[in-house]
Amino acid sequence: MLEFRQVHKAYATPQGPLTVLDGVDLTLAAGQSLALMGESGSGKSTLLHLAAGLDLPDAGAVTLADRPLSALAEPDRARLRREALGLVFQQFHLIPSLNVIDNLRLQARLAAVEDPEWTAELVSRLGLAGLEKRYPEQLSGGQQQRLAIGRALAPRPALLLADEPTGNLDETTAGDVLALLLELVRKTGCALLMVTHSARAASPLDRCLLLSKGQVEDVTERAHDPS
Ligand SMILES: Nc1ncnc2c1ncn2[C@@H]1O[C@H](COP(=O)(O)OP(=O)(O)OP(=O)(O)O)[C@@H](O)[C@H]1O
Repeated sequence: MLEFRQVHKAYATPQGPLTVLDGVDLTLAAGQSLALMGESGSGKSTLLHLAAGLDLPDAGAVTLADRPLSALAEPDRARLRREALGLVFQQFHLIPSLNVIDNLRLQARLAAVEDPEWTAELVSRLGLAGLEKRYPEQLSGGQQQRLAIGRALAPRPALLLADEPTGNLDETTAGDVLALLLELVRKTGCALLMVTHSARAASPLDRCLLLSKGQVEDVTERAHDPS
C-alpha cells in the first residue's frame, strides 16, 4: 500500500541544508495500522507529506498504491490522492461555509464515488445525526474532528493518513475520537498511518515506528507492552 525506500529529505535553511529524513525505509501493507512517533521536529509531518505526495523526496522512492510518486506529474499525484487517500489533521480543516452533511460528502464527491448508504451510516456512527444542517463553528471540537474523519473515510480510501488527529482535543474526547477512528478504519478495511505523541494512542495500532535522527526504528514491542 505504502512503501518508502531509502528516502532522504532536507530543507534549505539560512544555516545550510537541514537533513530531516536520512534513509527511511518503511512498508505499510493493505489494511495495516501504523503509529509514527518521535520528538517535536523529528520529521513526522515531513514523512506524512511525502506519503501523500504533497512533497517529493530528494533521493529514494515513495510508492503509494503501487505508483512511484516521483514518476507522476502533480495532476496525476492529485488524482491518486483523491482516489486512494484520506487525510486527517490536528486542525480539522472543515469548510466553514458548508454544513455538516456537505462537508461529509465533499471528498467522496470530488472523487466521484459518493455512496448515500455509507454516508448515512457514517452520520449515525459519528454521532452527528440531527446535526446535519449545522455549520462547523456550531460543533464542539470532538464533533468537528469526527466530521473530518468521516469526510476522509466517506470515499473509502485505501489509506488514511492522520497527523495528530486527537492533538487538539481534551483527554476524554481524544480517547473517544480515537476509538471511533480505529473502529471506522477497521470497518472500511483501509490502512492507517497515524502520527501521534501519545504512547496510549499508539498502543492499539498494529505497529509503532519511532522517528529519530532521520531514521525510523520499529518499537512495536515497547508500544504494545509499555511496562
Ligand atoms: N519548509 C520547511 N523549511 C525549512 N525547514 C522546515 C520546513 N518544514 C519543516 N522544517 C523543519 O524540519 C524539521 C522537521 O519538521 P516536521 O514538521 O516534519 O517535524 P515534526 O516531527 O512533525 O514536528 P512536530 O511534532 O513539532 O509537529 C523541523 O526542524 C522543522 O523546523
